Amino acid sequence: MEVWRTSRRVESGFHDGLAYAYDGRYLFCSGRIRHTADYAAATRNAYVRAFKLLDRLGYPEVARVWNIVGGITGQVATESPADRYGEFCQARAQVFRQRGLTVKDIPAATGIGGHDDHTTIYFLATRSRDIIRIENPLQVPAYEYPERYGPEAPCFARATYVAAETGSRSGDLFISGTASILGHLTVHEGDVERQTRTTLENIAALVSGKNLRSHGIDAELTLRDLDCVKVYVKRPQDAEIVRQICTASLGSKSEVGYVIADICRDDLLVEIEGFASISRPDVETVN
Ligand SMILES: C=C(O[C@@H]1C=C(C(=O)O)C=C[C@H]1O)C(=O)O
Repeated sequence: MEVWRTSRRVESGFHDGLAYAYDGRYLFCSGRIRHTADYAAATRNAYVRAFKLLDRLGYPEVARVWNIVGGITGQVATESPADRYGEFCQARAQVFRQRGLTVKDIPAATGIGGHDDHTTIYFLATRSRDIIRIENPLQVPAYEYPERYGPEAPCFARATYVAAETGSRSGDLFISGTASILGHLTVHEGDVERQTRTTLENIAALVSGKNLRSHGIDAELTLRDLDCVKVYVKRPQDAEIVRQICTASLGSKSEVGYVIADICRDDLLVEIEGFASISRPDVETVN
């Protein structure tokens, strides 16, 4: 379950099969897609309903999405060559295109295995128009993955930064689910320790001062600044070693949750996502 807390006043409700809550800055909404015969249509339908809700409530910019997909690497239909994740990516891309979203507008995301016959979606949207999409210097943008990974590339940014207010230098950084992928290739197949280290190195490169500055964000972070971290581990027997490696790299005060889940590619054993709050003085002091 995704849980996001706020100190602001919250309004909540249900609309068109979606649950939502908003606080004036962010809107959080969630819905479940049953795995019926036409999975792609059901996915498109849920995404369209979510976008309509965002528009209706006045939070049109999607910053972060989680997609928890039951049987993510399983086959959907015998006649379809794509696995469920492939079908999911196709449906999502179609809805994004219909909405006119380009690669400059896509959210940070996680697309991970679930434990039942549903896909659960969570959207975190904002009123702020001040969102920066961030890519990883060590990875090909997911939306440019070659076709061998599926009929339609996954539409997500490696991270998004939402400025606290227009013009403010502080804000929230949402880091997408990240795995042991360099370029577009899975590396260290079968080796969970090296996959975990590569995943952490990928995130470190993503949040490094050099990368953030190249996206126009004057901040510098390390793995120790991450919070609300989720570590998805495919095989229960790997959880302990993954936990040891993560504990050594992440901050001692960071909240870290470990989840057993399938990852979107069969050869990935671990995936990590996180969040960081960036606070910088809005006015420079001049002596
Ligand atoms: C692990 C990767 O992709 C995963 C799938 C995502 C999606 O399709 O929304 C987003 C991030 C990851 O959870 C990757 O491509 O690096």
